[in-house]
Amino acid sequence: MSTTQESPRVALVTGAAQGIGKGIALRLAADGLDVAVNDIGANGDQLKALAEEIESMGRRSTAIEADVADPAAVQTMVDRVAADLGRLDVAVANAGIADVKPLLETTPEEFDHLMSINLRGVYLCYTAAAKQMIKQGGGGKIIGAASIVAYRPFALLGPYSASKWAVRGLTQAAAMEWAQHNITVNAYCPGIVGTAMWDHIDEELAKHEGLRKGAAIEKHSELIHLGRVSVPEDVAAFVSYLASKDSDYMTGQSVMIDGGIQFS
Ligand SMILES: NC(=O)C1=CN([C@@H]2O[C@H](COP(=O)(O)OP(=O)(O)OC[C@H]3O[C@@H](n4cnc5c(N)ncnc54)[C@H](O)[C@@H]3O)[C@@H](O)[C@H]2O)C=CC1
Ligand SMILES: CC(=O)C(C)=O
Repeated sequence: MSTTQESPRVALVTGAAQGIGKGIALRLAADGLDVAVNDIGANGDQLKALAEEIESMGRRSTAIEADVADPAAVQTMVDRVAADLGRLDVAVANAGIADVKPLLETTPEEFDHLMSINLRGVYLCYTAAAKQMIKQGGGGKIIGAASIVAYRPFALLGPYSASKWAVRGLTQAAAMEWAQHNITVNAYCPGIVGTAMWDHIDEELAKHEGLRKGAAIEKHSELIHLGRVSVPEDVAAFVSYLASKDSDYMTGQSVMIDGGIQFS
């Protein structure tokens, strides 16, 4: 009797050169998926090193430099995943940036730039991934980066909070439209994760609030009931579930994974 071995599922993670995206890419590889990783060209060396690390785990990988705010680049990225790894089963729209500024000092250009990555970038990745999944058949898992600020904004992170709130809405709409294709769409809402993004937020909040470096993250961390700042692996463990069959009956949800800061 001959046995046929199923080929591994294929994931794409954007903004994967560091932080939460890197943690997600490594977790999905450990789960047995082949993983394409994306980031901007400036992080190309880190991205290639990550792809090599994934390959050293016995999985296939491909490193794709692309700006998620650019529609043509996102389409080319998804086409490359399909060409290099054969298909796309799990898309994680993780790339994002944070600006710390009072609303009254934020320029329209700064607002648009942040939205072009945090909201339009997620929309472009969601739709390009969905088109590929529909074309190949068999459903899929689309996953986006929201935040606890999608439920309760942080002052001085107004446009950032609005972008994450909008990701929550987009995730619900996409879930409704693509359920007929057996594609689930969910988002993760981290709290305070000790990455380069929070180094930046801490530094900028310190300037605005007259605090020493490190004091802002300490102050916000007092809100965490589980008593410690999050690490990327906390978020990656939840994304692993969203990417797995175990979450097949869940769609349109944006779920807090924040150590107990915010309750919906
Ligand atoms: N760190 C935290 O506490 C939280 C983070 N998040 C979200 O999680 C996601 C990941 O955050 P972190 O790992 O902390 O941030 P990070 O700043 O450490 O990493 C973000 C990555 O995205 C990449 N990126 C930025 N713009 C891009 C673009 N246009 N195209 C492709 N890649 C781009 C960056 O180069 C970087 O490698 C973001 O969407 C963030 O908003 C949400 C809640 C809390
Ligand atoms: C960066 C971010 O989303 C928070 C809530 O800290």
